[in-house]
Amino acid sequence: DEKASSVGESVDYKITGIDPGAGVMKATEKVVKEYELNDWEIVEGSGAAMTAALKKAYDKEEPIIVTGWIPHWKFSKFDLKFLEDPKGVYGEEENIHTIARKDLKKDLPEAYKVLDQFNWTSDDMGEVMVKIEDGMKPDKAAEQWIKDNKNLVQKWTKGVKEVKGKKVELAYVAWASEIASTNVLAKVLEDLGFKVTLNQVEAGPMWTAVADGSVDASVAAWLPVTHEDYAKKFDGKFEDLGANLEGTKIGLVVPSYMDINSIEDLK
Ligand SMILES: C[SH](C)CC(=O)O
Repeated sequence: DEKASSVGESVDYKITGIDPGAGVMKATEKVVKEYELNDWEIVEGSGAAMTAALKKAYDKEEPIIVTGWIPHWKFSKFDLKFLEDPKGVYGEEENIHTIARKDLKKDLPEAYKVLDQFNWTSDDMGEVMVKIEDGMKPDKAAEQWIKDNKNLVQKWTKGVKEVKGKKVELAYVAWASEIASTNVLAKVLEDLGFKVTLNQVEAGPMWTAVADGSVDASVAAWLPVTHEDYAKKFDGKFEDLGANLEGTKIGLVVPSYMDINSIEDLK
């Protein structure tokens, strides 16, 4: 209709996406099909490129539609809204899980226990994300947060004895949320004596690395829906240690100054 085509023209019929392997990108492909957004294009990029484009448009109060998710610092920096998804393509609220290679518990029981006990809230993660967005190096932001949240961190390390020179490798994707969580876990493990290596990869290679045992774990598994394809593909080849953060959401996000409220308004 009139309004839809003016919105479409205002953003050149483009949805500003992130890395192609992300679950939100696959879900957005389904959205384009199910809502028959035939003239629309999902632009691939990265988490950082998406937030840079969002900031540029927002500062000039220009229209933009991005693939977005909670938790993310963008909701504290900008006044944003999710477009309603009446067909429920993006699914309901879900969680971020910790996944580990099959033999981790046997090989590195101390690291396994910390990963299994790791659990925090969107607010906790948000504190780290905002420090990083405001310019702190991720490892320094993690260090600061750990200093300020000793009680919570002690729950993660409860019953875990210190180690000498053991190595642990974590894989993650360069999403602001996972940069925060992975750097916090790395610091907690280093404080226990581990030598930690962080592997920043795309979502597919992250799941593959845990499943083939080339890394020990990841705290970046969005389940049950967002990473459903990966969990199915590697079923039986990884251990799901459960949610480390509850109450996430993915979808199409726009600045509140845009006069649209539903994905239906794009058709
Ligand atoms: C981009 S969200 C952090 C996760 C995902 O969409 O795969």
